[in-house]
Amino acid sequence: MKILVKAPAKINLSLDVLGKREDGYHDVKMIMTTIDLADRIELELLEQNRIIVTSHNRYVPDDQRNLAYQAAALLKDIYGVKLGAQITITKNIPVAAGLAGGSSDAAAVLRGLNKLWGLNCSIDELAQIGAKIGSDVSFCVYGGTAIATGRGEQIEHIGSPPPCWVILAKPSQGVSTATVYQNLNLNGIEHPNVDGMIDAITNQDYKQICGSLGNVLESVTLKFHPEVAMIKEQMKRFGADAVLMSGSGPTVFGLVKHDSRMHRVYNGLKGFCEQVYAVRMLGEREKLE
Ligand SMILES: C[C@](O)(CO)[C@H](O)COP(=O)(O)OP(=O)(O)OC[C@H]1O[C@@H](n2ccc(N)nc2=O)[C@H](O)[C@@H]1O
Ligand SMILES: Nc1ncnc2c1ncn2[C@@H]1O[C@H](COP(=O)(O)OP(=O)(O)OP(=O)(O)O)[C@@H](O)[C@H]1O
Repeated sequence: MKILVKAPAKINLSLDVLGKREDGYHDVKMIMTTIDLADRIELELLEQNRIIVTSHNRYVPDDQRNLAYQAAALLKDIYGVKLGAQITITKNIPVAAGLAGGSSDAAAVLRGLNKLWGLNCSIDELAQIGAKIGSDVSFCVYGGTAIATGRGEQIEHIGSPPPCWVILAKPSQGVSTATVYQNLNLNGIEHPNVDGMIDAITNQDYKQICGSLGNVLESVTLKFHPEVAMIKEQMKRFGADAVLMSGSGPTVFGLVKHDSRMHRVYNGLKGFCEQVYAVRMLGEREKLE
């Protein structure tokens, strides 16, 4: 038996860091939403008790280091599953990009194997299991649009933002999330207005969404990767309504309301950056469950 599961990327419309915790993580408050750029995961039931991962991508490990492998191993361990799975990942989300590609693969494996192995776990149970793999995995289990707090694993769903285009541009270098958090200096940084973003989404106010975008991690990544600041400038110049770096970076996204403007920003950026995408926000949760 085989099933296909979609693993969409996320962007952070707002990302604030409130403080450093005893366990080495940081307390965050962020608004996350899924976008229509997704990896495709094929899951095949194996009668033998083993997990095999294949991704055909030289930046992605095909062993225990793969977050999709870790998701399957954790489910097996918790529920004493004696069956196995062949996991084939078609990578479309850029790697180490701030788009939660690995986390979304892990989340998709949790949702898919729950069905394939007949575990009958609730989506909330899967999200709790996901948190053991990584801070972004819980959100990715649900998808949609949410406020994420704690170290990112506490999820409160909110309505979707009004429809618009999201143009993504990924500079060639990847970024390590751990290094970005390590280099964050919380003194004297400007905090984004996360509650303003929540109001803007609730009011379906596109202009207010554009005005409320903010990410404290830009203060670190832009310092070490000046090309990120350059791409932000280019995106604004080509006419994006608002621009921000997603997560720990280095991917920059721009919001655009109108189709004609979307083509202009997309084509303009193609001259500067190899990996450029124009996608829609997915917003709704139902599409994943
Ligand atoms: C930047 C974001 O992607 C925004 O959504 C997330 O905060 C990071 O989520 P993630 O990649 O799933 O992160 P994890 O795999 O849990 O952690 C990677 C490393 O990032 C740091 N980390 C992560 C999350 C957090 N709230 N505080 C942290 O300090 C820790 O050093 C950790 O060792
Ligand atoms: N399934 C996977 N897909 C991509 N990378 C993976 C996967 N499993 C493990 N990795 C490893 O994780 C690292 C980070 O990859 P990923 O694409 O998840 O980063 P990210 O988008 O910056 O994550 P986040 O936004 O959650 O911080 C990669 O360098 C890779 O070695």
